[in-house]
Amino acid sequence: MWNPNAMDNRQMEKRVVVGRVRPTWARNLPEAREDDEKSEAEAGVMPHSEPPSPTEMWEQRSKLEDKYDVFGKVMLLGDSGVGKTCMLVRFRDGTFLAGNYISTVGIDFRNKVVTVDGIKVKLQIWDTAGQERFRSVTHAYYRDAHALLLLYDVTNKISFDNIRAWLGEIREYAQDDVVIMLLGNKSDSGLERAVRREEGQRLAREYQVAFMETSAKTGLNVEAAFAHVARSLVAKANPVDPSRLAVRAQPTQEHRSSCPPCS
Ligand SMILES: Nc1nc2c(ncn2[C@@H]2O[C@H](COP(=O)(O)OP(=O)(O)OP(=O)(O)O)[C@@H](O)[C@H]2O)c(=O)[nH]1
Repeated sequence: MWNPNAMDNRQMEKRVVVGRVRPTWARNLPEAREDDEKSEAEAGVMPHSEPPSPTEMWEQRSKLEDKYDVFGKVMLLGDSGVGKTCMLVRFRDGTFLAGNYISTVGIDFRNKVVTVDGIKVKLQIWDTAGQERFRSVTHAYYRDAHALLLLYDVTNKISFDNIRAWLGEIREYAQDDVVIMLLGNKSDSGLERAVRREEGQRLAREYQVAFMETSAKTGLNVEAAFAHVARSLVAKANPVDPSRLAVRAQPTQEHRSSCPPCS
């Protein structure tokens, strides 16, 4: 348990900078659910000395402790209240956090290993605060992200309209090759819906990112979204040999004759 009196001023300041306050969903869960693997260094508290960074330390240690083939850092982004925390809790624990909504403070993460196509992918999933006042904190984490799940709430048109601004921030702060997926969450909401599925699809096509509608409440497409991200990370880690692509790009005569007319 954190004892603020045992820390010097510098440490306290850093905790504030990274918003090291237990997030909503961790507060709502029994202590027993706390991720055993987690240490303060892993949760975004900067060390006093320079490298290795917390992320590097975490990667090194967890590679020794458990086996996985590919590692990916995934960030959940989107306006406050779109369901980022609920998405993570649904994926990690298979439950839905109904009831009082308490906004996330700062940033925190949880780990989960998924197996896609026989390959074990360790996802380190960062839940960020959607509130504007935490933006400068979360921007600092974009650069290390391998994948971003960008959420809007299908019952909240403003959260959808803000997606373009989020994509602008991503372009500014994240790596150029980051995997991006757009998610229209709360698709269970029926009559309250304010954004049609086609609008989400169209926006995703415009920005050339993958798209799904999800529900953290029912679990719809939650596993599928993370599996898509995991698959994309595997593909990035194992780029296809260009020489093989060149061979594939030369179809045989039989293939050509059976190919339907292209429009
Ligand atoms: N009906 C429905 N409600 C949801 C769903 N996902 C989340 N909610 C509700 O939406 C509210 C906000 O959910 P959170 O997961 O805390 O939202 P957040 O994006 O993490 O919000 P911030 O922490 O402020 O950034 C809560 O009351 C949830 O119960 C969903 O899929 N369907």
